[in-house]
Amino acid sequence: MFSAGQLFSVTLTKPIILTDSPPSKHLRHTRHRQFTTQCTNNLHSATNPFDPAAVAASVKNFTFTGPSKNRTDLQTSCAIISSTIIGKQHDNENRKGIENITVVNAERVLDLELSGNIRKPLTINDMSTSPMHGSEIRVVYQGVPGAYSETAAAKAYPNGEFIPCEQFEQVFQAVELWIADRAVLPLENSLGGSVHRTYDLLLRHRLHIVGEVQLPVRHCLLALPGVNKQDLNRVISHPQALAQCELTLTKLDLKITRESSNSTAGAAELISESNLRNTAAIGSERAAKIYGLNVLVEGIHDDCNNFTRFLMLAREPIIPRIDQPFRTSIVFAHDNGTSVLFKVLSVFAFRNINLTKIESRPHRLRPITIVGSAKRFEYLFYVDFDASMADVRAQNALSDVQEFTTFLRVLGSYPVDMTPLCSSGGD
Ligand SMILES: O=C(O)C(=O)C[C@]1(C(=O)O)C=C[C@@H](O)C=C1
Repeated sequence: MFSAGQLFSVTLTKPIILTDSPPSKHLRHTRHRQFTTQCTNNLHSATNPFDPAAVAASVKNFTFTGPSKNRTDLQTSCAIISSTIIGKQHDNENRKGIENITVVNAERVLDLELSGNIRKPLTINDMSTSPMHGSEIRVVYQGVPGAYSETAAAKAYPNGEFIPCEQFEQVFQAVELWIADRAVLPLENSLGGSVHRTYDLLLRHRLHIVGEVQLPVRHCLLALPGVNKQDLNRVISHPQALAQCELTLTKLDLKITRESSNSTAGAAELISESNLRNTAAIGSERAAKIYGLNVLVEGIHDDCNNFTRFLMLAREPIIPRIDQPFRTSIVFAHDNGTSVLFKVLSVFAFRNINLTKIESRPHRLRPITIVGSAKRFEYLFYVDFDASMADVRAQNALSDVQEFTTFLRVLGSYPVDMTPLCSSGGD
């Protein structure tokens, strides 16, 4: 059984060997200086999307000057940071090899983590409280200004400073390297389903889920001023946005090919930057304003209940509470004993704990087990349930889950987003 002080003890029962220690004060300051110099020149990264004056200023600057060179610098700097880290992880893998790793038990998890593929969560011992640099919280998101992720970040942290990042992996690394204090990433959409990249990276990195935001997503068809629907032969957007508008696009009966891009706003930016008169983007009204595009068709998502659930990640977990609705996210693996999955799920049912999501992902370290001449696929199971880790029922349930599984990690226990359905817009 868990006590309040052991809330995240599932993976923390063993002594922790740090693979990377907290950055020195000097290094932290250097990283912040490099990054902020680039960010302050990048109007968009510091724009609060909920502040009309700031948005207007950024729209004006962006529309007439095109994308700032500093954004490229900033992304290059993100990429350099990533390649250094990935290089380091590969070194670790090569040195240690992954062939010895059989299971992912809380007892043996350190072996796995040292392989560089699944990292243990950061703990209070790893670093002191953030942010270190002043009052404003720096929030990193994947995409460019005008992306829904940026709106989600602003909903979660209205006074934050928002940092765009090209790749998902860089978003995690920006927080781990103290360049940002929080990361905001999409996890699932009510029409398009799960964002698998986020699930996979949650386990490979050491951050904790500290919150969630559910954002209504209103997609529009965007094109350059003067362009009509008949001029189009291509539509570009994030694959999730294309999936969420699939039926409507077909119904519109346009002679267009569909192509994916890194983000909805990135697609709008490309059209604006390259003056693409035969191409439309799927994105928000806000992205249209930022990149000087017209809204050709409004509300092209296939169902009006189009919501994306975003996670907020931090270096440290928050203290779970029981005086407000909390959700807990876990991931586990088992060695395929008889009805293990059923047993694991029933520990929640017996305690009247509502499961809200279950997702399985390939077990990348042991994708297949050979049983005789048959191949059995191996999975990691991600489960969300409606209870706080401060709730004794949840602690007992996880105690039982541990009995049946070979690996268990609590990804976070965090407040449920209770904002009324109509109170915030994704554009
Ligand atoms: O491209 C964007 O604007 C994003 O913020 C990414 C993203 C996603 O990955 O799901 C976020 C919300 C929408 O569901 C569509 C795209």
